Amino acid sequence: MARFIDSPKNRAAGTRIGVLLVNLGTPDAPTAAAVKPYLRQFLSDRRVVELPALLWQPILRGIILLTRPAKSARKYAAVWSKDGSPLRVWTEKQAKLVKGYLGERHAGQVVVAYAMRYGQPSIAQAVAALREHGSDRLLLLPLYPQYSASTTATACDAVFAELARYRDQPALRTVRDFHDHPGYIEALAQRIRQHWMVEGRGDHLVMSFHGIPRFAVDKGDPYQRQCQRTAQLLAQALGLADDRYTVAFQSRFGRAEWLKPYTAETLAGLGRKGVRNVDVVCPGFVSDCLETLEEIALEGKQTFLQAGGSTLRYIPALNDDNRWIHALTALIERELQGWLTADERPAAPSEMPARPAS
Ligand SMILES: C=CC1=C(C)c2cc3[nH]c(cc4nc(cc5[nH]c(cc1n2)c(C)c5CCC(=O)O)C(CCC(=O)O)=C4C)c(C)c3C=C
Ligand SMILES: [Fe+2]
Ligand SMILES: [Fe+2]
Repeated sequence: MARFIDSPKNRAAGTRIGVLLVNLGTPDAPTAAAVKPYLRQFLSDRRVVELPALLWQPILRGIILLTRPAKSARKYAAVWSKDGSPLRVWTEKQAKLVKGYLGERHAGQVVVAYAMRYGQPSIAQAVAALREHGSDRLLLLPLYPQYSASTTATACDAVFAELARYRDQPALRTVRDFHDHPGYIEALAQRIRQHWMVEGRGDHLVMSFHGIPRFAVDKGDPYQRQCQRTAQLLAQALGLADDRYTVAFQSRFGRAEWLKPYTAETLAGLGRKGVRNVDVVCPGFVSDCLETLEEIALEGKQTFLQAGGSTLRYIPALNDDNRWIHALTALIERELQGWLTADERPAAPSEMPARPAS
């Protein structure tokens, strides 16, 4: 096998910018057979489970991959849509919409692709497609508002590793995080206001972020600090007093201590305290997925009701929200500014553009 991926001799020299949106990944089907290889790849990532491979791999390949795929598959089945896994469906839609906006402003200069860190479409496929389209510059945007080594860094690692296989590498920029980006915060705030207008407003708002192990933060991961900052900015935008909302962390995995308070315990505590109506938003997920639709909207609701609560309303993720897509486009445009040649620069950005056909 050739040492490097070479460019075909007759390929035109690249002069385009490739934008690569990367999300976490999801199984191809809601079955144990499809969940197993996805979990094997995900949980073998040393950025995700920081145990020595000699210790962890026998546990993973033994008890975890024997039991968890079937359990997880049942959960996936409860939220699977006719078009597939919600995470993949929304990520694909976001990429399409961003492509529409950027395509209009940059007349073919910018190409957009999306990939999953685990599963399909793979980072290798997306990088190859962008290179085929002549991208000599690559902007990598992991779709995680808050930086964490277990998400953002591993997405970057995987793209860097893929590029290491190329003879003719593109230039590279990465977006590290956007936890305090005004467009992202305002899109979230507006999503919540709209939900309150249509569904009514609960007595308390829980902002639930995915957890990570406590030790990762102690060793310097900025994730918790960024989650707290997002929550503070969101509360400010909504004019929420401190006693009207709680920040919590969901999805604990394994035996180690994770960031606290845990979302399930928070919901149970609110129910026991006599809070009747709770709204839950998950600002760390820009796309609805298993963690929001199953763990919060289904399981979290049960937990809250069993503890004495009356209603739990889950506020959907940003998904294809117009303000969010505009914020995402603005985030990309900001990075492109430093990169575009004078010839490639479009006219001054307009106000929120009309939504292109998807
Ligand atoms: C938003 C950020 C995320 C962080 C941080 C994160 C850390 C993290 N996750 C696990 C273990 C699992 N996560 C699983 C699903 C999952 N996780 C995220 C996001 C973050 N994870 C998403 C978007 C999803 C959903 C994918 C989907 O298909 O919808 C799963 C798989 C499902 C299950 O079996 O529970 C596991 C396992 C660890 C260990 C970790 C931090 C170190
Ligand atoms: Fe996770
Ligand atoms: Fe989970």
